[in-house]
Amino acid sequence: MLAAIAQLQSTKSIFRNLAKCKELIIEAAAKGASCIFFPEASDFIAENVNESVELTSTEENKKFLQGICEQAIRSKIHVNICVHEASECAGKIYNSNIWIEPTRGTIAARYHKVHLFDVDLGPGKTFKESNSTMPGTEIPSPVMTPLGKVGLAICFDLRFPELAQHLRSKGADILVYPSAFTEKTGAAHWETLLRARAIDSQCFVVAAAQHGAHNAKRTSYGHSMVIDPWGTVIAQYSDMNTPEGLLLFDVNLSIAERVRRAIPLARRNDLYPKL
Ligand SMILES: O=C(O)CNC(=O)[C@H](CS)NC(=O)CCC(=O)C(=O)O
Repeated sequence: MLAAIAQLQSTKSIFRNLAKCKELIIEAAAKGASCIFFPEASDFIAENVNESVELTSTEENKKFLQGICEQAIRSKIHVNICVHEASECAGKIYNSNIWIEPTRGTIAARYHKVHLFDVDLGPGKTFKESNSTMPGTEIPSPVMTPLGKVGLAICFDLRFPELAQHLRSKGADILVYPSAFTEKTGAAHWETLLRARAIDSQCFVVAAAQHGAHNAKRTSYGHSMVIDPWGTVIAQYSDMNTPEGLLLFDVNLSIAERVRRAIPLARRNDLYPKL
């Protein structure tokens, strides 16, 4: 089954980002993909926490998701995309990963990032996502798609193998980690973490990434990639001159079956806390 992974360089212009996403949806559908995967924060990347919260409540931001749903219907393609959404808590937002099905443009699954990126990477490189964002409190079951069952996660979640194990135990064939990794942590950890999650969950891993400078303060590592359940990188975005674009890849679930049969990873449920 053919699918597309999109790399973006989102800015704070929701209007620009929507136009780019629509263009890539049209291109993916024209190339025969059944699904397209976008990175974290496809709707916008703001300059600071306050701006993220402000932009989330704008009318333009509601139109972003609507616009993507309409394009999914028009292009007859499943869309996996990440947006900022209002939460029940005043002044705080959710970092959401959404699966849109193309028949009616409805949302088939929605996940709120559960692990927030609160880190100190040195001067000018501290992140406190929890200042603006509420952590999700649920892990939805993997969603049935033309490619297989997809488990939804986001970016920093990649560092928590238990989430991948949990999604696998619920039947996931494919794990998605739409991301906006920092340049420093990306260079050190990105590919290793993605391949480790594919190998230890025996799932495909699809990781669409933000790339390049989003504003004066924020630059992302890029390197969108897809890994098969054996740990082989089957697609990798490496065109540094064109930060935004598509890669096509094929999902063949028989690889997962073969790997799981060859190397059974039976969890010692008698020794570890229940998943
Ligand atoms: O800010 C937004 O609008 C969207 N959110 C993000 O980009 C988040 C929080 S700042 N980034 C990460 O989780 C990077 C993780 C990472 O780089 C690592 O784990 O090393």
